[in-house]
Amino acid sequence: MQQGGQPSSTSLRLCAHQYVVAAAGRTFAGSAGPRQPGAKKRRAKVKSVPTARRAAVEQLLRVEEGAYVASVAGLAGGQSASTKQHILTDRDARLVTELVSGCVRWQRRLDFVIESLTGAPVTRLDPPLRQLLRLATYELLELGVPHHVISEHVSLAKQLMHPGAGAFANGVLRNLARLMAEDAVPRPAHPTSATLTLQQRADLIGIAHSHPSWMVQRWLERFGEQETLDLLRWNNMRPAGHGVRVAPAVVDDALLHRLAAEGVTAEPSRFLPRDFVVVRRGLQHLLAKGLLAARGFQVQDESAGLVVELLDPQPGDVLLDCCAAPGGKALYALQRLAGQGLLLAMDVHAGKLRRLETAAVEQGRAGQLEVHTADLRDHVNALMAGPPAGPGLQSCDAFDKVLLDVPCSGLGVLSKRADLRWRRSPADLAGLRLLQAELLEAAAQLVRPGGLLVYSTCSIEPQENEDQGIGMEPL
Ligand SMILES: C[S@@+](CC[C@H](N)C(=O)[O-])C[C@H]1O[C@@H](n2cnc3c(N)ncnc32)[C@H](O)[C@@H]1O
Repeated sequence: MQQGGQPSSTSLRLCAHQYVVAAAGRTFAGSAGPRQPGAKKRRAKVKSVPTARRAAVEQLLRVEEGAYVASVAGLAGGQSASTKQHILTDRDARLVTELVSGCVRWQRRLDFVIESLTGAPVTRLDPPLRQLLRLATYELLELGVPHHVISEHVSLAKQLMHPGAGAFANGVLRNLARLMAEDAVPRPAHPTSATLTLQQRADLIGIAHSHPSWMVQRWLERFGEQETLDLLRWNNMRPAGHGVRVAPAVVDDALLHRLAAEGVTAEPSRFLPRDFVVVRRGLQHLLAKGLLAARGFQVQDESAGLVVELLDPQPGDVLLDCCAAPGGKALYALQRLAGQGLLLAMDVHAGKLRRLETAAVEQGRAGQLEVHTADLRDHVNALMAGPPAGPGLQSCDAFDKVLLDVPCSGLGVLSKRADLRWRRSPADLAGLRLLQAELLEAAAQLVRPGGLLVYSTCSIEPQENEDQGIGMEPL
């Protein structure tokens, strides 16, 4: 790699941080009830009955309106407004998370079943009825709830909407129960016929495994059918646990016993056994009681920790985290500096950088942190044009180690982010690829000769990973 016209031995570590936490398998659920043309859109009116099922429908409606599953399911920290409103028990909160994640993950397949039963697109249903039918289909088909529970779904449809919606839900769900008993639930055709085009195979597999066709087609071309099916099944598994970084505490028997006494099942991380635990059970409880924040612990995937492990911060290092917000990796890197050295955290997002600053103060790490709100590309351009007028980088080639954790498609973490598959499009990939290339070019200017640049994504797409490193010297 050339830096400022000088040949350099800068090392590049490419790292797609996904596939670290193993997960347990599962399958799916569904909905229907065509809205009459011209009928007024009704919105769910919340009355009484603070059940997990009702909370799940409300949260599914929020996801439909654009909220992230992680935020409505409470995994982003604390219970969501809706679950707080209903004062759900920890057990119910866990159930809501399971129901919401499952319905979103299996949405395409659920909709296929519902549309087969109703003969109409789910988009013609009022949103509360659509989400209720998805939920009920998920519970019946995937979770295997007994068929008498259908009467509870029907009551909920009446409460949320009107008696007609209840009658409609009853008809659809009783029909589904009958087909289940006859082992005749509608399924997409098997994609074996040699006459099928790639697009047609992608459609059938996409319905059966509930992924967008464009993603399936992309992977069929790259991996072939068997590996693609393995990948889709992996994406449909629920995470078997959640990583929690406990550093600067150390994972030892005493810590595990303290967690167990609070009803939390956790074990040391396979990959970072000193600093991370994997919580199998009880995360909602820790979040709801504020116990993580109180101890300086943070929900953080082990794979994110491994990126910092690759960066290998040593006391005295001068580090740059180019895309630092919201700051999970920066906080871990600060801990590894152990009070000696400096980390400059840059990001375009000022608000999210402030959260990092606050957390660093709370954890007693503020002395090693500088933050700088900037577009990395503009900043490097300005730096190349002349000496900096304000805070931030003082020169090119200034940093021992640079972390570039770029914005990416997230296609390597679909099992952990149930809604992401429906949010992404091929156009996103093209735009991200260009942005990543520009950021990589800029970040490379800032590493001292002989220093280290770690580039990381949560994607498995070569365009976002190894193809970006062309022309750089791999480790
Ligand atoms: C994957 S996230 C980084 C996550 C972060 N490293 C962490 O561990 O919490 C990507 C970040 O890149 C930032 N970003 C996007 N474009 C940027 C740019 N041109 N310059 C600097 N930061 C940028 C986004 O605001 C976002 O916070």
